Amino acid sequence: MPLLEIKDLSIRFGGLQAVKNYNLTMNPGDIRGLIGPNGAGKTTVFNMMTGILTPTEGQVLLNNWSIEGFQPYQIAARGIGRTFQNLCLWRHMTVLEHVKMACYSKITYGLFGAFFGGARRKREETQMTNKAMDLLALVKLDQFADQLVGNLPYGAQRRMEIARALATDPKILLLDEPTAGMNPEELDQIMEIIRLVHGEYKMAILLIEHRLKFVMELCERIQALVFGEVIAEGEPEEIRNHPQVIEAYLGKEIEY
Ligand SMILES: Nc1ncnc2c1ncn2[C@@H]1O[C@H](COP(=O)(O)OP(=O)(O)OP(=O)(O)O)[C@@H](O)[C@H]1O
Repeated sequence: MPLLEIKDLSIRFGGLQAVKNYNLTMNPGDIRGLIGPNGAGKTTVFNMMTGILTPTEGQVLLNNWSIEGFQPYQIAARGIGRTFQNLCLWRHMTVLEHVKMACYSKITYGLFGAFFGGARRKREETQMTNKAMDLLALVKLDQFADQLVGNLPYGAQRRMEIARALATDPKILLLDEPTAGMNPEELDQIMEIIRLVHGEYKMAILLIEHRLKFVMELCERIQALVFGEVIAEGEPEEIRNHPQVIEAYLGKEIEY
């Protein structure tokens, strides 16, 4: 049984067919890329996979469990974690608080325990702090744990978002343009972190990315989406030389 199976996923917004018959199968440890020009439907695919949008047709199965009818937080708790293209951060919280907050989806002590829980609550709080600090170390932000999120440079905020997504213990991690707005130094850092997450956690990762060099270096297989439809799928080399992909990127040689 695959970890993730997406079957003929489609969505319409009024007269616009934003995604049509999208299919994907992933197994634990796979690292895949989804590319395509602006407005191709990439984020819409992520939004359907995480319960933010309801598909017009099709199915998303996680370990054979259909996400249909479930809320985004329930889908996240079952194992689909994500980051967003535009950062969704609480700028006045500290870095550690941010990541810990995502860990709370895993607590077992409940509301009564929060007030009267004593030893169990304390134990779980310590575990959560340790877990959040480990994740911050992974994304090289442990030394900034007590800083306000709003004071971090942009690249660091994006790395923190990855730590936050990992705090829910996802089985598959969806990264929506993790390199957006980054300078070359930050790019190297985020590449290393994604490699680490993939290598160390054996995490399945699906990556939306505009920077083709980045996605081609990282991913084993890539899908190219144009006007909501997959026009090419294969290993980076096949995608790089695919005539329709080249054409979709302004009809020019693809810039790497
Ligand atoms: N909630 C919505 N309601 C109406 N139209 C939408 C909605 N979400 C997305 N769209 C439209 O669907 C199309 C696909 O958008 P989407 O954001 O998925 O593209 P994308 O490939 O992620 O683009 P980009 O790289 O620019 O982020 C666009 O034409 C967009 O305007």
